[in-house]
Amino acid sequence: MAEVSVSLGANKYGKAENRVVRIVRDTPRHEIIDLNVTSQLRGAALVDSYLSGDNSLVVATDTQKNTIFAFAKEYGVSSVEEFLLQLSKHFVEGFEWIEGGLWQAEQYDWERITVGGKPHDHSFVRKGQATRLATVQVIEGATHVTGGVKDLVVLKSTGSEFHGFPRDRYTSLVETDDRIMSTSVTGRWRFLPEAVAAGIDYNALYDKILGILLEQFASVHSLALQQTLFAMGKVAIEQCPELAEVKFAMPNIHHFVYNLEQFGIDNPNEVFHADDRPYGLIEGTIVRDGADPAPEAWLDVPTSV
Ligand SMILES: O=c1[nH]c(=O)c2[nH]c(=O)[nH]c2[nH]1
Repeated sequence: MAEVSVSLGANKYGKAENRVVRIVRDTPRHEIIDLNVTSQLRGAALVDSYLSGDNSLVVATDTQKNTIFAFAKEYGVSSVEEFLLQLSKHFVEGFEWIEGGLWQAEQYDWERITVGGKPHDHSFVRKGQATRLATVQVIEGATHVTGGVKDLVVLKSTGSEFHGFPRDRYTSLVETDDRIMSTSVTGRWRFLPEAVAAGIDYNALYDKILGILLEQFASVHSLALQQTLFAMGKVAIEQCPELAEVKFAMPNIHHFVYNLEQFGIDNPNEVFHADDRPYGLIEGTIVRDGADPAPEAWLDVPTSV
C-alpha cells in the first residue's frame, strides 16, 4: 500500500456563543448590552495540540470564555466592535504564539418598555422579534377566535426577587431579593363569542393587549414569574371586555451572576451568563369569571413554547 501522508490544514479553536449580558447600573436608569460572543485563536505553534495532544500552548477555551466575561465587567462594552478588538489584542499581544484569531458577536437590541408614557428605568423589550398569532376554530357549529403573540422577549434588570421556597436535600438555589427576570412570552387570548359576533377592531386590540402585557411586566415588583404571569393576564382581561381568557407559557430565562471573584473582580449584579437551557417553564391560564369555558376552542392549538 502506498504510504499516505497527511498534514494539518487550516484550524482555529475557542469558545462559541458566550451569552454575555452587561448591565450598567451606576444610576437607577440601567443600560443593557446583550451579546453572543465567539472567540477563536490561531497560531502555527498550536499544531502540536492537534498532532499529539500537547496542550502546553493551548489557551483553554474556558479561559477565553472567562476573559470575555471579565472584560465585560472591567472595560464595559462601548461598542461591540471595540469589545472584540480589545479581546483580540488581549490574546494576540498577551500570548506570543497566538498569531491571530476570529472574534464574532451578535448583539441583541433592547428598547425600554414605556409605562405611563415614560421609558422605564430597568425593564426592556427585545426589538423586532415578537410574532403575532391568531386562530379561528370552527367546531361543533361554533366559531372560536383567538389572538396571541410569541417570542415577545422581555427582561427586567431589577425589581424581581425569588425566595421563601421550600428546601430539601437537593435544593441549592440561593434566595435572592434582586435578580434579572427575563422571559419570552407566548400568550394566546380567546375573544368572547359575543364580542366576535359584534365585531372587534383586532388590530387596535392587539396593540392594546401588548401594551398591557409589557406595562405589567415592567411595573409589577415580582416575587415570582408566576405572579407576573397572573398580573399580566388579569389586567388584560380587566381592561379588555372582549377577552374571555388568556393562556401564557413563559420560560424563565435564567441569568446567572458570573463568578468573577475567582479573578479578584467584584461583580455586583453587572455581568451575567444568560443560559438558554434548561429553563423554568411557567404556564397558566387566566379566565374571566362567569365566561363560558370553551376547551374545544383550543383543540390542536399549541399553547406551550
Ligand atoms: O420565578 C420563579 N419561579 C419559580 O418557580 C422558580 N424556580 C426556580 O428555581 N426559580 C424560579 N423563579
